[in-house]
Amino acid sequence: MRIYFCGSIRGGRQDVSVYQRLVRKLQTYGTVLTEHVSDGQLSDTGEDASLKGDKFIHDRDVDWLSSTDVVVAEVTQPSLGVGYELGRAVAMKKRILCLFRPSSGRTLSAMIRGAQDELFLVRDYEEDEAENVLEEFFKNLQRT
Ligand SMILES: O=c1[nH]c(=O)n([C@H]2C[C@H](O)[C@@H](COP(=O)(O)O)O2)cc1CO
Repeated sequence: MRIYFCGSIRGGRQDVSVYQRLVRKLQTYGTVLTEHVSDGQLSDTGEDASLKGDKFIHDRDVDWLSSTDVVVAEVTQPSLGVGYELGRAVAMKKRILCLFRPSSGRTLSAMIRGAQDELFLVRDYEEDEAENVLEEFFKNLQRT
């Protein structure tokens, strides 16, 4: 199974420890194409754009998105890049899980919460439920 994980990079790295927890669990289900999103060394300047270039990053990520089986996004920390990835993934008819922590005190964008349908699921959770929420999602995926 190919899994595309979305999390904020230039939008702010406050939640990187949550991303690490989610990616560790996701790796028990398959290959996480975007493992670097959970890298504790990666700052909010992002991958080294002077080496790779933003166009390289964009085109590589869109290719990964088209080849993925499922998209899992942690959407608590708002990120333009994550919003863009989700929009592209919807257009590609990918199966999507968005994870939001209400305890952050934020209100999730209507363009994410309101996008829910049979392929696009938004799940509110607490950090200590991270593994259980993924277990539930992948168990239901096997049934479909
Ligand atoms: O260096 C990067 N590498 C990369 O893969 N991304 C992708 C993956 C993340 O899910 C998303 C983060 O977007 P943003 O940087 O706007 O928060 O974009 C984004 C950046 C920097 O914008």
